Amino acid sequence: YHMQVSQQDVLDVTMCPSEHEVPDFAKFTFTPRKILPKETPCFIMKMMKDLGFIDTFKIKSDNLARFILYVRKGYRDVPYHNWSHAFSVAHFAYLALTNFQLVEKGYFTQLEALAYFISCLCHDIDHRGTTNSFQQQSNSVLASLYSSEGSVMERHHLSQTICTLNTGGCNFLDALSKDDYVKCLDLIKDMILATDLASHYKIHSRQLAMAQEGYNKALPEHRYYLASLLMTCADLSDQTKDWKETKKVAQLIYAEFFAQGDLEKGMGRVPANMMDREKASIPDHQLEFLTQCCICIFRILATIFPNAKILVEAIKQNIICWESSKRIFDRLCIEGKTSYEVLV
Ligand SMILES: COc1ccc(Cl)c(-c2nnc3c(C)nc4ccc(C(=O)NCC(C)C)cc4n23)c1
Ligand SMILES: [Mg+2]
Ligand SMILES: [Zn+2]
Repeated sequence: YHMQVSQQDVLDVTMCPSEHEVPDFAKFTFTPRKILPKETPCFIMKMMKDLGFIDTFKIKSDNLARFILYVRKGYRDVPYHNWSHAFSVAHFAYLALTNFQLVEKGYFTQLEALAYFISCLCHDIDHRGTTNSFQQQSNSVLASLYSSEGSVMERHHLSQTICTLNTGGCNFLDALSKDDYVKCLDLIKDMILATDLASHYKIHSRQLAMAQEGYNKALPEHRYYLASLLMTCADLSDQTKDWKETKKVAQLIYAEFFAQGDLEKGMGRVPANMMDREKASIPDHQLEFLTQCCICIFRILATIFPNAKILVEAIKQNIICWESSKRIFDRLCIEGKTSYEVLV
């Protein structure tokens, strides 16, 4: 189907505040969610220009603009897995590429860098705000399509990405050689599928081993583990920002989780505690997620890239904040308030 691009869309792509209006845009402390939604398409173009993609891959602006607008339209209006999540994940890719000098230092080729940035932007297209296990349980169309291979949602995000590239006037990669085009789509497939947290857990120990024995650019599996790690870090990058931001994002995530729990209850199923607004303890669950999952991933990143240490420090700060909010939460629970009211 052909979604139309409106006049307002075209304006959105051309209206970029200039450099000095957005200081610190290229710093890890910058919070991309503060960029106005209507300015985000233009910032994507700016980041891709800064990263040298436009020149290296002879990208035509109108094709790129149309692609970005279609990708934005491809995201749904759900609390967390929406366009502003996609934009913030793509912004982290920009930060990683520039601050770790991934291409300059040979960790990524320019093509891998392009695939990384585009995969981040597209990695959750058409997300419905429900988990892979919910797809199985609800016998969704996506489960019937992809459940035999696993990573149901991620396979759908990948297919939506390819479809958008094949939509008339959106293929900004059409100047690539045949080999580069095939290689790029292959990289996008690996990178988007790597955003399934379940897949991350399967390779986490090998990523840790890779970091400890020393990253070897010549090893294809090291390159794959690094690309996967960088995808997961980008997907979780909200957790490396200040407490105000982290707390706001947690509310969005639990709004999605609790909505899924309500759906599951409506289907006569018992939702997991973290999806059940009556049972969830947000601070406890977040402390578990940050200490057992998030901080481990960013520690591996910091082993390979020393200047990623500030990201680990930021997560430590957020852990401290969750611990203090847990104390308040526990006291309020004694007074009979639910977790949700506490967070709000
Ligand atoms: C990298 O891929 C994803 C995919 C989806 C999500 Cl929501 C996230 C994500 N991004 N930020 C967070 C935060 C702050 N807490 C989380 C707590 C639990 C879970 C989770 O998925 N637990 C497994 C269960 C659903 C089977 C995910 C969380 N998360 C990352
Ligand atoms: Mg995802
Ligand atoms: Zn995501």
